[in-house]
Amino acid sequence: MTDEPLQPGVKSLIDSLLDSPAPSPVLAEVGKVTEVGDGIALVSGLDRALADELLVFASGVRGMVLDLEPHRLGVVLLGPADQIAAGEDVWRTHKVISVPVGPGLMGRVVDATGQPRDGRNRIEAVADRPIEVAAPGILCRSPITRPLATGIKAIDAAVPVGLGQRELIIGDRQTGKTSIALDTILNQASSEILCIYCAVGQRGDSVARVIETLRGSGQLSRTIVVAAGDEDTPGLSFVAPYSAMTMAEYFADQGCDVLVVFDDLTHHAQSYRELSLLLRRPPGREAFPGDIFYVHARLLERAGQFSPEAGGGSITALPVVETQAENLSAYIPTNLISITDGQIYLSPRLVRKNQFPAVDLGVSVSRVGSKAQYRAFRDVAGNLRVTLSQFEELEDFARFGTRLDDTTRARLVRGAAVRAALRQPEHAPVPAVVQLVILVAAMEGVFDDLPEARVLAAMDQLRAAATDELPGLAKQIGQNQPLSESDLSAMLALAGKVLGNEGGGDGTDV
Ligand SMILES: Nc1ncnc2c1ncn2[C@@H]1O[C@H](COP(=O)(O)OP(=O)(O)OP(=O)(O)O)[C@@H](O)[C@H]1O
Repeated sequence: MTDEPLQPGVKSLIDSLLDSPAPSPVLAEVGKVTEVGDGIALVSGLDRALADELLVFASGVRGMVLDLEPHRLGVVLLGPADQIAAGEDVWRTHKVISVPVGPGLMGRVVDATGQPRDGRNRIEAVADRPIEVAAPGILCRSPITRPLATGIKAIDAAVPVGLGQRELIIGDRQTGKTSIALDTILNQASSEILCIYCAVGQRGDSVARVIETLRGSGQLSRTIVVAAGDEDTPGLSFVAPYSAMTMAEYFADQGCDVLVVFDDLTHHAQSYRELSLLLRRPPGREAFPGDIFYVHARLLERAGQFSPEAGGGSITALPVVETQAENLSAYIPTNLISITDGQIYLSPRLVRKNQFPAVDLGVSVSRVGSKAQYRAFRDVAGNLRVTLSQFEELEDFARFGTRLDDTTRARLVRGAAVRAALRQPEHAPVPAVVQLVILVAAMEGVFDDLPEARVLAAMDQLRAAATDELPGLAKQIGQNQPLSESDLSAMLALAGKVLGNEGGGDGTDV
């Protein structure tokens, strides 16, 4: 403790943090920086500081208390370390780190502390909320029964996601993980679901590309982008997912459905490892600290479908994790696989075959989503996985030039057609009714023996035709009704008609 007066800049910063005009005497609680590292500082003289408390350095940089040790605090810096010097004063704020929440954040790009990053005016917040809160208990939760439409055929049909679910997107680098998450956000344009995209440790250009895509589609106005890029301090990367979750919780408390994407938690774990090693915590497996599981579990436990008494809202979490050389059993991927309710695995093998989206249905699973899936999908795509896995097995076998009987050949043809039907360009989510027409056509053999280019062209045409010619069906699917025989034949007839036109034929039904 010292009697030196507070510097004016620091005083006003502390005042604004405390929202009170006059500094209280406790603010005189001041410590000294004993050591500064890359992204951390060690502070002495603040023995009464609390875990997660926000501290303010004389240079104006802020920090969060991570380690409480006798006579020494380990502080994570939320600003540049090069502005801090050993011996500098540090003040307590008596507040845990909080972010602004409220509808004013919609359409904005903010940093991990909720400050604008888009060059626009300050955020009109309803309140400030601490970024760390305990996850809601079991009595505040309800079963997951409503589907979250991703607009991606392979996912909606075979790995369905429900509102309130935590579904991991996992795969090697450049397998299309961000595209899957982004397409899911784009597909919410026609729904009431609010979206949050939290970029952790991503390159600036890839975050800019995501923002541009959201802006171009008009979906940015219903999305909050929380960006902690690779140029930010590891402290900001560590805090960003908790901030995004806190913003989501505000809307869920109002009864809204919120989708949060964490892109990606590999970088998040690496930032935490960096901070922990600098703070000289004992390293564990792969040099990660022992509590890395808890770091991710306490974040993802905050997602869920909440009971009507707790507001009735939901938070669906789509965390992304990167694997190396398809190693699903590495430390962070296995942790996240066990925390989440399923995973969408993107395979580099499929990427090499240019099969996008590269969802490997053999390894992907959704543990609760099938209960939320529309009945129509269950009726049509119930054996999609089996058809595809049998096909892939046979395809490998047929590569040896073996002579095949007619049944096997027919299976190969059908499998190839179904796989072609699951192809989809990025940023082009497909409505449920169009997905169903395509799947029915592929599973019933309408696309058999057609060249892939023709299937792709036919799928484009089906998009327009299905919306115009099957107007009642979309409503029926939305009401979770099963498909009748006449619905199925109408869908098949439409697919046949489109193929007839597309091939320049007479439009005869199949
Ligand atoms: N459905 C698709 N159709 C065609 N190309 C696609 C599709 N999805 C993704 N791609 C392409 O694959 C590449 C990787 O996509 P993306 O950046 O989404 O992958 P990622 O796994 O998130 O990458 P990173 O490892 O860099 O995070 C991009 O060039 C993208 O254009």
